Amino acid sequence: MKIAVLNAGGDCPGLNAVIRGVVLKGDRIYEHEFVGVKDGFRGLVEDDIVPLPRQHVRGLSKVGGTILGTSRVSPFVDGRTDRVKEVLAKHDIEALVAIGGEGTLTVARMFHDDGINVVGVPKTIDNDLSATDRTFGFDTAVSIATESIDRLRTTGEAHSRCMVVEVMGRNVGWIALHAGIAAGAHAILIPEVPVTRDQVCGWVQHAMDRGRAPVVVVAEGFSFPGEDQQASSERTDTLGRRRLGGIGEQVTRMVEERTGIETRNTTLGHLQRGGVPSSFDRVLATRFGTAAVDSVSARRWGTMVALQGIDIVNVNLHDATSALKSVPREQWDEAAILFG
Ligand SMILES: Nc1ncnc2c1ncn2[C@@H]1O[C@H](COP(=O)(O)OP(=O)(O)OP(=O)(O)O)[C@@H](O)[C@H]1O
Ligand SMILES: O=P(O)(O)OC[C@H]1O[C@](O)(CO)[C@@H](O)[C@@H]1O
Ligand SMILES: [Mg+2]
Repeated sequence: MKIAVLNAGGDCPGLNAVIRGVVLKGDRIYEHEFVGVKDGFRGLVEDDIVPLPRQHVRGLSKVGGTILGTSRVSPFVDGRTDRVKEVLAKHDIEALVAIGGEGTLTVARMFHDDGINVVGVPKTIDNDLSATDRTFGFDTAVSIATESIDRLRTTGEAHSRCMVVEVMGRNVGWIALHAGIAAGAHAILIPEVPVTRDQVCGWVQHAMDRGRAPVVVVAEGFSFPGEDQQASSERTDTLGRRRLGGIGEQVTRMVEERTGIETRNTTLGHLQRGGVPSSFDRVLATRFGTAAVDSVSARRWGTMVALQGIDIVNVNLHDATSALKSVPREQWDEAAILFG
């Protein structure tokens, strides 16, 4: 079978390990032929398809980024999939492995509904996909954020400052919660849980009074109760969505004004997506890749590979894209016992 591999949306540590897993198992066990789609759906619309023999994926499981490139270009021309079908047919491509977050997988579901043979693989540092216990990339992002917070703590302690750290995660607080717990933050602010300015300043002051340099971790999607919009730049991504970010600076100013404690903000940004994947993500991504090629070979169209417990399973793409996985209140409550 001739199979195209595509990744779309933001890049994510582990993408190359998935691609390697798909191609190596597909070549060795099933003797499939592979091609790569360049830069997400752009390659499908603009007919930018490249050969993907096993020699091209050697040694890739530890390499960050993606050898295919990625983008947020839409696959729909005049709202239709005709162009995609035309390009797939031109190259005799029978199936598509689509690696992506909720956006890419929503498109994969629409492709499936439209008769295109597709299997999905869940990717995102945000860990916000409901049908899988973990997405690859999340563990790496949490490790980078944790190490960064550890480093910020020592400089904070040297100067008796409060350190605020803004992390990614879009509309959910998974990265903030996990990195915050791991690094022993004195407050963790996430979009799912309303927290007032008074609470934040209370935790900061309490930590300071105990002789600690307060550390506040804030997810980019957090906003204080009553604020109608998340902090974002005026600039938008290619889908026209406002780019989140800026809440760390707002929290920093607020803490300094209200408590008088000298405070600094650090926004970790794309550092959280760069560089080598953690060993956990290499393993998960490799398992997802090899399972995805099994799904293609079994013609389980319209499904996505997922991690449930320690098992890789297949779930329906409709179920996988129906709701975002947000942080349950109880998990934040567990962490909040130790704030301040
Ligand atoms: N609801 C939608 N309808 C049609 N196309 C969509 C939709 N959502 C996303 N897309 C397309 O899917 C692609 C990827 O979407 P998006 O940028 O949201 O990334 P993602 O796959 O969710 O990954 P991540 O959010 O982790 O970066 C884009 O090319 C975009 O054009
Ligand atoms: O790379 P971009 O387009 O700036 O997107 C940033 C967004 O992508 C993610 O890194 C992954 O979805 C989010 O955490 C973040 O809000
Ligand atoms: Mg998305």
